[in-house]
Amino acid sequence: MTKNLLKVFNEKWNSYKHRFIPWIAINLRKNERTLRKVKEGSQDKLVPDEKVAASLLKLFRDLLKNDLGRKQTVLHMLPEPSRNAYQSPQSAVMPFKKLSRHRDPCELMLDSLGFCIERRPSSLKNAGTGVFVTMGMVPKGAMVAMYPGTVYQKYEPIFFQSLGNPFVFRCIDGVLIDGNDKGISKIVYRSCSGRDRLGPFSLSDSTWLTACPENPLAVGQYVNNCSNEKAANVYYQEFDVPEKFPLELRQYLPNVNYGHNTQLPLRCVVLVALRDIDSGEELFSNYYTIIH
Ligand SMILES: C[S@@+](CC[C@H](N)C(=O)[O-])C[C@H]1O[C@@H](n2cnc3c(N)ncnc32)[C@H](O)[C@@H]1O
Repeated sequence: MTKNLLKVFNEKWNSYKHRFIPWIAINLRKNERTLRKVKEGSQDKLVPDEKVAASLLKLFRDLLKNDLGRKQTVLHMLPEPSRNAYQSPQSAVMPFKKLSRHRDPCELMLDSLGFCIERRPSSLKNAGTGVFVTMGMVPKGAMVAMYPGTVYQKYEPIFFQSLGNPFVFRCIDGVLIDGNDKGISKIVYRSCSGRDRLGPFSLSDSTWLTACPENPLAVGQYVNNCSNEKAANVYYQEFDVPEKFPLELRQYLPNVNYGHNTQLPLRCVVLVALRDIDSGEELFSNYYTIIH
């Protein structure tokens, strides 16, 4: 009898794939209506990877063009056709200083993607910081944010980093992403990011660990959970960076592998809009996913 009960409990627990580890145990019963269910073996993707890649490439190219003054060393290492894609004939001969026109990333994001997101105090009581659309409008199906952090494969050690850490995100396939911008998590990210370079090319962005991320999408770890009153307006989708992703744009990717010799593509997680989201609205995701 006890054995049977244990078996049933085990099966139920194993089929339950929560997105955030410490959050579930306390809040599951309060929030049954906000569970998201996906079919076994499904990749849980509502928009194709090509669409995600196209938005990332557009924003990252605009970010690089906006920062030519500081990125000259990297640009000079590129083959001429790639270099020309970022600079106009005049900018190629302009003095270094005159190129640094550096626009505000939020303003640039508005021009590039049609909206801007920022961290603000949440509209929910006692929910800390949240993420808001502060300008423009996010159309349904658009990528609206990225979940930054260190990527751990299932077999890699994360015990100390995960203690009391509400930012450990679990992908559908069990890969974990630690998006905490403080303490040991921050040290680990910085160290892995500094390690993984290709000559002058940085392969990941560390500025999401500060108050002013260079890539303004990289605040997805601050998106709060939906509730019975506030329905989810975004959902998480895994995105593996394709091999052909341009080397010079990888510096804006806010993820890095914990293991240094992994042959696997870099795992990113993006948040995609479930409906049109207007300026002034807070983003809410769903922390619970049941695989059935
Ligand atoms: C991934 S973090 C989100 C960012 C968090 N709001 C912050 O300021 O650090 C998850 C934590 O946010 C809080 N949180 C998320 N959704 C919430 C909600 N609907 N109501 C209350 N607190 C929430 C919980 O403390 C949870 O452990």
